[in-house]
Amino acid sequence: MTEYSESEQVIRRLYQITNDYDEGFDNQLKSILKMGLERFHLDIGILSKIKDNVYVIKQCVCPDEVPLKPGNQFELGLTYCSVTCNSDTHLALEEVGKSDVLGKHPAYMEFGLESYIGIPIRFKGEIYGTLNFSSSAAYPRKFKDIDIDSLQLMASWIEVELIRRHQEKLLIELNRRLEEKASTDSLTKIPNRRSLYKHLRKEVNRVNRNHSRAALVMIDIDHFKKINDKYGHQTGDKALIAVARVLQNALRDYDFVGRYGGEEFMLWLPEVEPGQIDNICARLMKDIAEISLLKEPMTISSGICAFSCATPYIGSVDHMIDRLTAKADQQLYEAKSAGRNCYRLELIRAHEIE
Ligand SMILES: Nc1nc2c(ncn2[C@@H]2O[C@H](COP(=O)(O)OP(=O)(O)OP(=O)(O)O)[C@@H](O)[C@H]2O)c(=O)[nH]1
Repeated sequence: MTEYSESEQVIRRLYQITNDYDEGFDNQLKSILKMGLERFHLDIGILSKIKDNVYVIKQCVCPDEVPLKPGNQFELGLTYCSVTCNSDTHLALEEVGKSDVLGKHPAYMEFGLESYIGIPIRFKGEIYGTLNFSSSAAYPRKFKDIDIDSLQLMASWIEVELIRRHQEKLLIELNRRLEEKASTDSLTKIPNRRSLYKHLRKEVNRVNRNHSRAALVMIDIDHFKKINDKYGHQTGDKALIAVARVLQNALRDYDFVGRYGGEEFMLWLPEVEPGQIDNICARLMKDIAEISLLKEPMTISSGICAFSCATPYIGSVDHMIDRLTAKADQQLYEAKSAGRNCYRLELIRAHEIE
């Protein structure tokens, strides 16, 4: 086979492997290592990661009787890769035993590796590890230019893929952080209104389908404007943070609390019996009164709409949430009108929602 058609073959094979994203990085790597072993007529193919003079096998392909697997670690000095990394370019050795310099190398003394071809892999400007192929048998011919070219092409793909995967991870993390930011109230760090409604849509649907019950609670800090006026806006902020913390700590795992806006909070209490609501409200009022931020105790007023879906509601979930919110809001208004520091409750049956 001519050198030209050999290089064509290498490129075509590499293209097939690297284009097959569905295989996943690990399987693509294994295919590349297998391709290298066939190309170089060697036994052991390894992608290594090197850190602090420790050589870790990231991926390898070798005969069954060779006990190497991903995760195995060696002292870097025991491998030819220490030479590869130091020389900063590829290293190709056909018959190490005959070499004056490397014939005494620990990789030869320890493992009897007669032939080796390897190249450094770089990641973000630093040595990541090596791509290397070796065998305990002497190599019967000289490595050719096409061998070195193939090795370089394989290494280039691995380098690009490492960066691509790294950037993909960064992007996923960035998206997660953006999503978290978009659903968290920046002051109190509890879910914001957007997140509340997202949760409600899922939960109201679930409760309705399960013929269960729940309660929606609107909580408003009393005379909050006076707190701001008397202690300043910063203390007002601290009060909001303290109330949010109390609400979060007071609730059961499956309850949900969010900041509805301003000095208003909303609670979602699934599967709650009407009899339990008095206890919950009394406990919240007590815990909030015990916040020791201001000279006087803080008080809250609450409006509650508790509903049963024994006969489910058949309209849209958005409409159901609107009606539940409006009813809780009406009860909050009643509590404020009754002098504040109290709660008002309306019990309804879901299927009667107009
Ligand atoms: N410090 C602070 N104040 C806020 C924030 N959001 C809203 N407020 C203030 O909360 C106050 C709410 O006042 P009002 O709606 O009159 O209600 P209130 O004084 O609590 O009176 P009642 O609800 O009738 O008991 C306003 O002065 C807003 O400026 C915030 O994030 N931080």
